[in-house]
Amino acid sequence: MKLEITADLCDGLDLVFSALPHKASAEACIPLLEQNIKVVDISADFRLKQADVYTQWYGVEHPDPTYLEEAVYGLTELNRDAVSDARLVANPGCYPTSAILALTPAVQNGWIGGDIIVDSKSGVSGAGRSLSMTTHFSEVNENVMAYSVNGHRHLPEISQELDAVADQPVNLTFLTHLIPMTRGILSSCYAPLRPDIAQSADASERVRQMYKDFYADNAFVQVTDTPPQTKQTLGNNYCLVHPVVDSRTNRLIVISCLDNLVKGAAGQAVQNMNLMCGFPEAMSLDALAVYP
Ligand SMILES: NC(=O)C1=CN([C@@H]2O[C@H](COP(=O)(O)OP(=O)(O)OC[C@H]3O[C@@H](n4cnc5c(N)ncnc54)[C@H](OP(=O)(O)O)[C@@H]3O)[C@@H](O)[C@H]2O)C=CC1
Ligand SMILES: CC(=O)N[C@@H](CCC(=O)OP(=O)(O)O)C(=O)O
Repeated sequence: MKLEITADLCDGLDLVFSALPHKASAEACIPLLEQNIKVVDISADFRLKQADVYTQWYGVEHPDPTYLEEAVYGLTELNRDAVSDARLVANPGCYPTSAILALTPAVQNGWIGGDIIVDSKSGVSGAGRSLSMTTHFSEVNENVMAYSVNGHRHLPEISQELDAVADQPVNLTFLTHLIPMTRGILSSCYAPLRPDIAQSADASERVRQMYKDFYADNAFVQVTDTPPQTKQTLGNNYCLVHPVVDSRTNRLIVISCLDNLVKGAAGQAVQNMNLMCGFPEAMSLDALAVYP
């Protein structure tokens, strides 16, 4: 059933979260924006800055591209000030949150360049509740599969954000896998590292310290000393990031993980709402992981 946004629905609203499918979400958000109601959109409708790129990857015309420029990409840690002032926040995709948080410190510092590979694994809830042959229990259980091998729709989103940080186009390969797990994303990222850094004494320690400094004031991004596991983020709003140097190949490896439904979606949406409404950023987001 199509959701009609009528004036009486909007009375007294400060902010609306939209978690509708792509296109339906923009169609629902635009009447709210026209009434100056703040919106956090959890779909992909306002994440890409260029309408033609949106059409290329989502296969539909954008309902109103004039909002694309205004929308703030809601990766809170990287865009905190802009989110605080925003009327429209495009909440990032679950895969892009894990990849962009893993790579931004090294890209921004100019420490990595050349071919970047992001290899991600997701639990099944990332696909939503609709049934398909690939998300049916008997298909997913005891199975691992790569999908969207010719290009996942989150690739332009990750590229857009890393290009902006690098101030030039990055060369990105992004590959997704479905694994027999309910929640969670684990991304393994690989990139050529500047040889002087890769060959320096205690290279991993040096890179890890740079990451720790970068995220020092960001409670929800933790730079870990050992490779993180999805269970450590189950049900919480953390993204765990572990950079390590392979000095043999002069390559940076960054492992990151998060809960696709929390830091990858609803948790980050609440984090953004807190800023947009002037609340403490971590309000209601202090849950610990359900562990083990
Ligand atoms: N799952 C994840 O990990 C993440 C999801 N997202 C995005 O968040 C949004 C929601 O995802 P998710 O909850 O997983 O998806 P689901 O498919 O599980 O849920 C979508 C919901 O939207 C409803 N719906 C569909 N079309 C319309 C419409 N035209 N008007 C009103 N309601 C409609 C559906 O109703 P009904 O059940 O009746 O069909 C359903 O309740 C999507 O845009 C998704 O891409 C973002 C980040 C991560
Ligand atoms: C496992 C799985 O199918 N994952 C989804 C991505 C998760 C998601 O919902 O992406 P948005 O944030 O862009 O909506 C997919 O690959 O399409």
